[in-house]
Amino acid sequence: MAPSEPAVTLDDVRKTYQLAETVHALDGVSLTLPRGSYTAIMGPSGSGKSTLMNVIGCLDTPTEGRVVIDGADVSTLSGRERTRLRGIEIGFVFQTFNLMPRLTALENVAMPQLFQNVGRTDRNERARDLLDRVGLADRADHRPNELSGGQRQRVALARALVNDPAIVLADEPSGNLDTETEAGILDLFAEFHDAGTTLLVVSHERHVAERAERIVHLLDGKIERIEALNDARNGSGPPSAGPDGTPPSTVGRDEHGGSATDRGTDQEEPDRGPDR
Ligand SMILES: Nc1ncnc2c1ncn2[C@@H]1O[C@H](COP(=O)(O)OP(=O)(O)OP(=O)(O)O)[C@@H](O)[C@H]1O
Repeated sequence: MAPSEPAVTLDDVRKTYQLAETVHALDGVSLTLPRGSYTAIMGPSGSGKSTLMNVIGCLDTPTEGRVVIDGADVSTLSGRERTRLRGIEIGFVFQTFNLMPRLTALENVAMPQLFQNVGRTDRNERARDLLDRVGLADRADHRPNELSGGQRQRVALARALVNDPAIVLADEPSGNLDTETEAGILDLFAEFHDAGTTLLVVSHERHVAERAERIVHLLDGKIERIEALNDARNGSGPPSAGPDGTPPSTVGRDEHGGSATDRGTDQEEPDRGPDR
């Protein structure tokens, strides 16, 4: 990724569903995610949060507008290039987890590294480290149906992070978790943020969103407002958002080399999480 390029740029993105009536899931969203920035998305049910994540994660294509990732207009990429981009740059934590039901927690977490030509010993070592960091070292040999909802969520998170992706998209990453586990997950995000990862986290929980540098509030498929938060990590005062909501605290971060992770729904047998 070129150092000057934002990680993600959305330019007047629209996603329309033509049913009995027209649904504008995204209705002209323009947003920039500077490299290394930490952004939360909030908004009522149906406001377009998941659609926005899916469009950025190359799992869905906009009806209109441009999505630019790593300097590349996603619409101009072939399916193969898009899969590669998703594999190299993006770690996606889905609401539905999408774990492979026949694989153990360790195998699920280790799997994305197969696409990176990482040797078996290193794969397992890295996967064990991530499982340990999400508090599941003692569940490595369990299959998804032998884990609780919150544990499955943590396996999915470990898998999304295992290849150290440049961009992490997390849809309600702490929705099922107890307070202590949630705090651990949010600390892990903070660690990745400190290391230069670009984070985009959807949450209904204000205290989760407040760990970010700014909150993008969605309403009816539009950005209602962008709320800049005080970034205590760099000791600056409350940053004021630029016209595109760019937080000044993220300018000048080092380049972050991302790598492969979650392959998305098209290559997996989803293990559905509980409905929210
Ligand atoms: N495949 C689809 N076909 C038709 N309408 C859809 C489809 N997917 C989403 N929508 C509609 O688009 C709008 C935005 O949906 P989206 O899932 O992005 O909302 P959300 O903010 O993530 O909601 P929640 O917080 O409940 O998960 C909703 O009105 C939804 O009904």
